[in-house]
Amino acid sequence: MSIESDLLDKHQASMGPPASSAEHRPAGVIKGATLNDFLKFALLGLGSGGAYALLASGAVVIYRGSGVVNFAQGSFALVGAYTYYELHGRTATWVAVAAAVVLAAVFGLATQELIMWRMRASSPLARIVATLAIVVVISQIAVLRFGDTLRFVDGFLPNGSVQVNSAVIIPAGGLWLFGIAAVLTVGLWAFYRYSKFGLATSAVAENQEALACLGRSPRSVARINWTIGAGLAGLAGVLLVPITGLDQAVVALVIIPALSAALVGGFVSFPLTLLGAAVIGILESETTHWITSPPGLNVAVPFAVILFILLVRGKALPLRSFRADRLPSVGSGRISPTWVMVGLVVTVGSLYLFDNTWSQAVTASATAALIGLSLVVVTGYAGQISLAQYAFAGIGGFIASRLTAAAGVPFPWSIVLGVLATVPVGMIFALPAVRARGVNLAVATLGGAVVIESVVLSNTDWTGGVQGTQLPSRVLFGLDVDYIDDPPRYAALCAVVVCLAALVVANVRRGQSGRRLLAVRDNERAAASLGISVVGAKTYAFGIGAGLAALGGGLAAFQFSSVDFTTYAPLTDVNFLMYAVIGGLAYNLGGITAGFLVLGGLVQVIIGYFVDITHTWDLILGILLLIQLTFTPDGIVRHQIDVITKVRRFLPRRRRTGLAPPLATIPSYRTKPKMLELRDVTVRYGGTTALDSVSLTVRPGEVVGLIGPNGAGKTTLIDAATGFVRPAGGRILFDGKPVDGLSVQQRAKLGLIRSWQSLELFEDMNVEENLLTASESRSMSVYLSDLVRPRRRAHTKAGLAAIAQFSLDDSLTRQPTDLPYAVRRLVGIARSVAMAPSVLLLDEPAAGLDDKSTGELVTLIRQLAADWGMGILLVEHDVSMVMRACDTVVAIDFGRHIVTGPPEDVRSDPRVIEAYLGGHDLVEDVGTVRAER
Ligand SMILES: Nc1ncnc2c1ncn2[C@@H]1O[C@H](COP(=O)(O)OP(=O)(O)OP(=O)(O)O)[C@@H](O)[C@H]1O
Repeated sequence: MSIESDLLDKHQASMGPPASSAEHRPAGVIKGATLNDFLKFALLGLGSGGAYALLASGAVVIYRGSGVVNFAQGSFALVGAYTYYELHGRTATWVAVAAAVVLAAVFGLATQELIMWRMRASSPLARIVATLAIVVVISQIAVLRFGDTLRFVDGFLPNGSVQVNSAVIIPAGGLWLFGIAAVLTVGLWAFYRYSKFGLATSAVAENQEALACLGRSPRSVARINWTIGAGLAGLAGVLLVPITGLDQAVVALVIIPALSAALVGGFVSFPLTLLGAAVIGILESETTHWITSPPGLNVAVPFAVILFILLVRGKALPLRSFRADRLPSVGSGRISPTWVMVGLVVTVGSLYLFDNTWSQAVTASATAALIGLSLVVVTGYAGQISLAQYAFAGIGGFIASRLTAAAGVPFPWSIVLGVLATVPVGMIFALPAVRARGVNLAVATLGGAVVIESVVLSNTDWTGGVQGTQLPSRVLFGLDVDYIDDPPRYAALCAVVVCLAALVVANVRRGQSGRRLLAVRDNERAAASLGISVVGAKTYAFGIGAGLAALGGGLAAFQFSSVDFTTYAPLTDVNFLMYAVIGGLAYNLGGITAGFLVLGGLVQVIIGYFVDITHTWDLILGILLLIQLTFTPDGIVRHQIDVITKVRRFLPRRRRTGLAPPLATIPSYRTKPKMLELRDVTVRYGGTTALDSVSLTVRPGEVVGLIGPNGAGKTTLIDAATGFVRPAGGRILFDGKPVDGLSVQQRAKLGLIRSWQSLELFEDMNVEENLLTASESRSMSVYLSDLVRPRRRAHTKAGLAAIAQFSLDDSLTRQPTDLPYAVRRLVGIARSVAMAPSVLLLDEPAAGLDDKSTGELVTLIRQLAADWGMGILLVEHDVSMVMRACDTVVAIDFGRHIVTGPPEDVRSDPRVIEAYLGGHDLVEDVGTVRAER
């Protein structure tokens, strides 16, 4: 069923018939369209636009006050709508409306106090999942209390119609709704701009200490904003359901257009949010009327808006200020073949011991486990929040079953083809991921899932009519594996497929591809600076994820002789993320556990032998998830691993060592000699000129220091040289050739590598994996070969030399977070050195180091230049270090070049002294000169 088309159909039904009925026009053709028709449907769309605006403004309020993107706004609207529905007619209308708003607001307040406040240190992913769990909980309570049927609700806005011109008359209700939204938007805008509380809300995002000066705590600010935001959602629910009818699935999913509108306003601006909501409402209305084939295409409107916004506003790489989310901890991908065999034998054996209910549970769990594993790859390993995996399963099942039913392709080849055809669909979903991350991506993928489910899977013209797609008997290599004939046999087949898929996922994790995915998940900028294609890694993850989900969908479809794809309801995507998070999102076993947890899966069936909780299953899981998120956000598998690790401490163990052999002497390594030249490079950020026509040369074997006070433009120069910012003018030559047009990755592959002021280590990998990630080849073929057999990990010659040079042998198997700060700094530089750069740009490598460590670093830098032949650009505030380490020093200030010369000359140059200390003698301050300007 198409949620939004359903919404608009009812909207239009309640507001009078359209001038020319869509049914009488040939499919997909605009005929006899007049300007008046366009005007009429635009005005009709304003009604739903108004409701979206109210919901979206509530979401903006909550985001501004607490930084949480609330997917449960639609559910709060549901609370308001049901309250109004219960009270309307029994009490005065205004009391019903007020009660609806207040109850929704109470839900918002409770969400903040009981859940979000406890999760304030959790990752945005965990917080998104919490709001999704609230969606599940509220929807399930609504189903238990009110059932699943559509209810009609009387409105209270004035009836009647408005004559727009001589040809256009429209019902007044929608215009009233939009008017209310517009007035509230102005009110919200003024309140948050001019009131003390509005100021405090803005301060929460900027600076929590400043907030204390305003006499407010972040908690009280968040509390009030959650209350206001949820109250607005409650009001939206009350105003919306007289138009749409009251159906929990429809109302909960209004969140997609609402969040799309909030995205238009950047989750900050109320007027832009209103504008976005109006545009979405209008476009939906026009699409519903003018484009009739395929039906339900109006749901694509919010998705198109999201894509457009992400395309225009998104960034291929995050900005310098972007802090990557801390995502759930990751499994090692190690698998014990013995345990896999034992698990498989026990599962298959059990199929022949118990009745068919058990076989059905194993089949349901196995097919769902494949979707769980797909989430492990996409969200667990690659860090891309996807709410479309269940939709991919639907597409896989759809293609496979249609190939069999319509083209006679036999089982299992139809499933194989279904998987292969879904992989590119998944890769297309990586497009928003290329320019969006975190919560924006979650909104985009859920929007995409709704489009797949509404436009393709609910289209009976394509899915075999109301009967669904009829499938012949299943035979595999001459063996009857038809579920109807022999349920245990089909279940056993599914279990074997899950084991194979789990091996593939484990291979990915242990292989080069897994390290690339984790690098991208941990830090896109650092990954790109090492030459890893961020786009390639994301596309790969979405492709593999879609393939795994399609495999699950295909096997689920072929379980029965008739397939109905309307079961692929968008909210089930949310349930799947919930199961996977409970299991452990980045653990192979977590993905499989997700399969056990589905409704009709093993866990529910086992419990069902004792007590029937079928109807409350998802509600119970939703509540359990909320509890889990506030205590163990990494899932139950992580919890079990922790317990096993504790037990193992008491058992004798082999000490794990790194791959690098102990090296008595440092192996010599010479990098390819290349020269970096910046000629008159200018960089502007809007109105700020960060670099103004600066020139500089770094020759092979030379250490060039770049000094300047805070904000002088030093990091910007490194960003420009390595491709993180595009200069407004000038040239950048590497090895005599211009590299201005090359991407970060391309420059890195040529040997132009940087290190980071803030380290940017891949915290989910140990030191050895950090170094391997840097030095491994960038070949694309490993993406395929790793699926079958991950390549043996081996350090390159440069990698081994870097380990020895930085004395990291003993730290290889340790996590970066376990290391002392000075060693972490060395790992950051060694990682860049392992790539054997011709020119290395070091951004404040001595920041935070004591004198002794700084001295050692100077020696290392000199050795890299002398022994490795590297050209080095050293950006550093510690002037004494620069003087000791560099052959040449370049000083800049306010983005402008001051002087270039030998260290002693630059140190005593009056212009440099003036820039640093306003005339104070720099020579006297040879210690750490940290100029504060
Ligand atoms: N993304 C950005 N948008 C707007 N302005 C920016 C951005 N990045 C840097 N700037 C501005 O550009 C100027 C140069 O900044 P940059 O960080 O390159 O200086 P720096 O010399 O590295 O400073 P520091 O020593 O403090 O790291 C500063 O005025 C800074 O505020």
